[in-house]
Amino acid sequence: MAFRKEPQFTHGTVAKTAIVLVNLGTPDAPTTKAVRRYLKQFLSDPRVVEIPRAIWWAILHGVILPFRSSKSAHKYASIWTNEGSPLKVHTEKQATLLRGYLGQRGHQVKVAYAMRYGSPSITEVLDQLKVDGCERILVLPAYPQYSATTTASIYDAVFAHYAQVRNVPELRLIKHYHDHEEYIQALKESVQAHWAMHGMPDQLVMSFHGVPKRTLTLGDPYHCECHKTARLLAQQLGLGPEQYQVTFQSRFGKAEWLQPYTAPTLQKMAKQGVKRVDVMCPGFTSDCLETLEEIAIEAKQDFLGAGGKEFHFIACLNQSQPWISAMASLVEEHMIGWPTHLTDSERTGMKLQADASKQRAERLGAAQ
Ligand SMILES: C=CC1=C(C)c2cc3[nH]c(cc4nc(cc5[nH]c(cc1n2)c(C)c5CCC(=O)O)C(CCC(=O)O)=C4C)c(C)c3C=C
Ligand SMILES: [Fe+2]
Ligand SMILES: [Fe+2]
Repeated sequence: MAFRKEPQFTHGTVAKTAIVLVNLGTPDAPTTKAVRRYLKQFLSDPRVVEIPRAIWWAILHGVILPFRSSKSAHKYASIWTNEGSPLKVHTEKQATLLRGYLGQRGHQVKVAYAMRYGSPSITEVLDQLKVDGCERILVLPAYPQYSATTTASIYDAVFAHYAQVRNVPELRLIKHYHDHEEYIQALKESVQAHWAMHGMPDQLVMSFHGVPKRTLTLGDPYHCECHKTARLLAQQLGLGPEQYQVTFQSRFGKAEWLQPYTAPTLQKMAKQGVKRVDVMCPGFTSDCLETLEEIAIEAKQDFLGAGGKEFHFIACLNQSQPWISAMASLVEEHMIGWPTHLTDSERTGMKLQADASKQRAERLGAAQ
C-alpha cells in the first residue's frame, strides 16, 4: 500500500497539539449540482444508510439523487447567507472562538475545523496539521449525542486517513457530551434568554434529528442520550414532564424512525388547544438546514396551519459565549496529560526553531 506523502522526521521538533472540530458538512452552493455532489458522498456512507450496497446504489442513483437534489437545493437557497451555508459559517466561527478561549486559558494549541462530507475534508485538515507539526490530535465531533450515523462515521474517516499515514500522531476522540454540565448550562441560558425576551410558552418541544428505529434495538445509544439531555435540561429549567416534549425530526425514507415525529406532534398539540410552542434543537450545535428550514419555517407552518397561535424557534448554541466556554472546558478535560501549557525550555526551543527557519529563508532569498 502507498502511504501519504508526509514531512521528514527531524530531531528536536517540538510536538504540537491540535483540536479538530468536525461537523457533518454541507453543499458548496445552494445549487442542484452542488447539492447532488454532497448528497452522493453523504448518502453513500454505509454508516448513514445501512441497506445492502447493491440495492441502495440503485435507489440512490435511480431515485434519490435525481429527485431530491433540486428539491433540497431550493431549501438550501431559502437559508443561504452572504457568508455561505449557515452550518459552515457557524462551525468556522466556533473554531476561531474556541482557539481564542483556549489561548486565554493558557493552552498552546491549534484549532481547526473539518467536515465529514464536503469541504474542508477531514483528510485535508489532518494532512495540514501534520505539516504544521501536530503530534497530538483531539477530535471534537459537533454532535453532543453519540450516534453511529454521525460520530462513528467521523471516527471511520479519521481512522481511514491514518491507515495511510506512516508516522501516526497520538489520537483522542471525544465520544459524546450529551450530559456535560456546561453544555446543559449553555442550553439553559439560551432558553432563559429567549423567555426573558418573549415570555414562556405553553409547551417546550426539544426536537432532535431522527435515526431509523432499528438502530436503537441494534445497540445505538443515541435515543437514550437525547432523552437524557432533555431530562437534564428540563430539570435545570424547572419544567415538569407536562411542560416539555422530546420529538425526532428529518425522517428519511419509508422505514420507521425514532418517534414521536416532530411535525405531526406539533399539529396534534395545536389541535389539542396548545396556543404557543417554543421549539429548540439541542442535538444541533449550529443552526443549519434542519433547524432553519425544517423547524423555523416548515414546522412553524405545520403548527400554525393546525390552529396554533404562536410559534417560537429558539436558535442553536452557535457562537454563544456559554457554549464556546463549554467547548473549551470539554477540550481541556480531554487534553489532560498533554503538555499544552508550554514549559520555558520548550518555548525557547520553539523560538530557536523559528529563528533557524527564518535565517534559512533569508539565506535562500539572498542566494536567488
Ligand atoms: C439518510 C439518513 C440520514 C440519517 C441517518 C441522518 C442522521 C443525522 N443527521 C444529523 C445532522 C444533520 N443532517 C443534516 C442534513 C441531512 N440529513 C440527511 C439524512 C440523514 N441524516 C439528509 C439527506 C440531509 C441533507 C438535507 C436533505 O436533503 O434533507 C444536517 C444539515 C446539513 C446542512 O447542510 O445544513 C445536519 C446537521 C444528525 C445529528 C443525525 C443523527 C443523529
Ligand atoms: Fe441528517
Ligand atoms: Fe432509550
